[in-house]
Amino acid sequence: MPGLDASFHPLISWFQVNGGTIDESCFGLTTFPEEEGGRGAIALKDIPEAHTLFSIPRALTLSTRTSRLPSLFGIDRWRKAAPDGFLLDNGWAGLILCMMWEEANHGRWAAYLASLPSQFDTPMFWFEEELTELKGTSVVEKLGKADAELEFHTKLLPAIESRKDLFFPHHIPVYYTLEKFHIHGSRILSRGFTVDPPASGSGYYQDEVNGSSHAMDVDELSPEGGDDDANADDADDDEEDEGIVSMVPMADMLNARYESENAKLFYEEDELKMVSTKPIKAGEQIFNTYSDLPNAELLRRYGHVDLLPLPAELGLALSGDSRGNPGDVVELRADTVVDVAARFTLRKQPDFSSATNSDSAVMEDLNGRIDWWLEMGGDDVFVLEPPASPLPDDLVSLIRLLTDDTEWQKAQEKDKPPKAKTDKDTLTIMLEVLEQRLALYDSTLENDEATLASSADLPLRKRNALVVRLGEKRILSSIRRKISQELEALASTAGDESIGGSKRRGEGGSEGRTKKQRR
Ligand SMILES: C[S@@+](CC[C@H](N)C(=O)[O-])C[C@H]1O[C@@H](n2cnc3c(N)ncnc32)[C@H](O)[C@@H]1O
Repeated sequence: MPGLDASFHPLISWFQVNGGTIDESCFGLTTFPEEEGGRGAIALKDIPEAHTLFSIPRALTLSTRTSRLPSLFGIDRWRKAAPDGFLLDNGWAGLILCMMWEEANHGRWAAYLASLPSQFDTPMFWFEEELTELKGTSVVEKLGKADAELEFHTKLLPAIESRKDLFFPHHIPVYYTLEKFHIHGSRILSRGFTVDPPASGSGYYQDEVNGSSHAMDVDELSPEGGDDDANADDADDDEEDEGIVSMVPMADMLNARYESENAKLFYEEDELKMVSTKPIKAGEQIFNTYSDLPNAELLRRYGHVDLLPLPAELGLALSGDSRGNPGDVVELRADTVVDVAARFTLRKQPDFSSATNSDSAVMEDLNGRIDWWLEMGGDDVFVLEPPASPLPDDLVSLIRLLTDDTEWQKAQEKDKPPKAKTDKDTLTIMLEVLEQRLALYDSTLENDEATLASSADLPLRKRNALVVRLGEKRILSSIRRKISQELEALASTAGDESIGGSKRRGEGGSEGRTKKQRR
């Protein structure tokens, strides 16, 4: 069993002095090997299910509702848009400013903030050269670094400069820098929770006069109301859930691993409780998992990847090191499908070899179809799962819409996209789409497998990027193999134009996942 570590004492005593309780007979903090999460929580003895490991007063969570900063700043100016205010209730900017201010002023959360990491392995902090390792994945385009920096310059700095009495000029180069902004932002991204606010809004912000942080003991949630799936994601989620993105001391010491969750955060009226959700044996790590995300998302948000044995049922063609993340998926942009559809359409034209003028006419036609698709609420990104799952219905439907003139006509007449039915053409196009998607990576599946197998001491970031790429390529290659087999079967069944005569594989089963592109 990893030993308990004295370096956690300041955090634990701060937590207890401020009203947090810990069952120290069964819950401890320790340091696991890096690949198991580094610092984390351990069971000190066998723990039964439904046991409270620790509890946190709501007032000890750190948010724009518990920090005194918004009321000192003036709620109106905090909330209102320019020119009357700084829109700090929108997104994470307000919480980041509270964290900066609390740290600068050695406020109530100083010991907690001092215990948080200041260095991250999330791609937000990678050098350009390291980021090239992620080429082909959707991680880089989702980093949002430029948008975050714009927010710092246009929102936070003007707010800071407007109140020299709150943000002392000599503090600015130390606590209110762009670097600190990214550090606090990454702390929120990797450790924040979205906590439902108390029912009563009034008196909720900290009062300048009473300064008491117990003004928020008014939550009306039932004990079952907790949902730690709401780990902070982004500003939009905050608005939709009406939850408050909050830092939750001690709860954020728990690591995560695919399908390993054994503890969960429950919200009660005046406190949050971390409760075991299954029996945990002495010496086992206590996990609180963020909804079993694919490695690309784990890396983007938390800076780590899961590397576990992959079950045969996923239908992945594995060779070499057969570990990965069973929750992996691949994002496919609709523009890849449009490119392939254009080539397919041009090839079908009788005078294809001399059809240079046809390109623009074909693209114009396809652009009209894709505009119609988007107007009908169609997605522009599809999520491909391992081949045991069907292709996303929407993707098959879009391929037919783009490449079959009869289906395009019918779709417009009925105001409805085509049915998700595969035939020789859709499968052939899908094969080409997969080739094009695979070509976005700089290395092949075989190269990546060889690198992972031969270099035990790869630098962490390089190895994590490789694991993300490899997981995606395995899915793409396995779907490609499966479709090739289906096409071969089709070729040997002369005259049969559709697989199974009607619907595609996975008929009646779960739909593939699709989503809007997040930029
Ligand atoms: C909620 S915090 C957990 C506490 C954290 N280990 C610490 O030292 O403060 C989440 C962070 O822990 C790390 N982590 C969590 N689960 C992990 C895992 N399975 N493998 C590697 N790192 C993990 C990642 O750095 C992630 O951003």
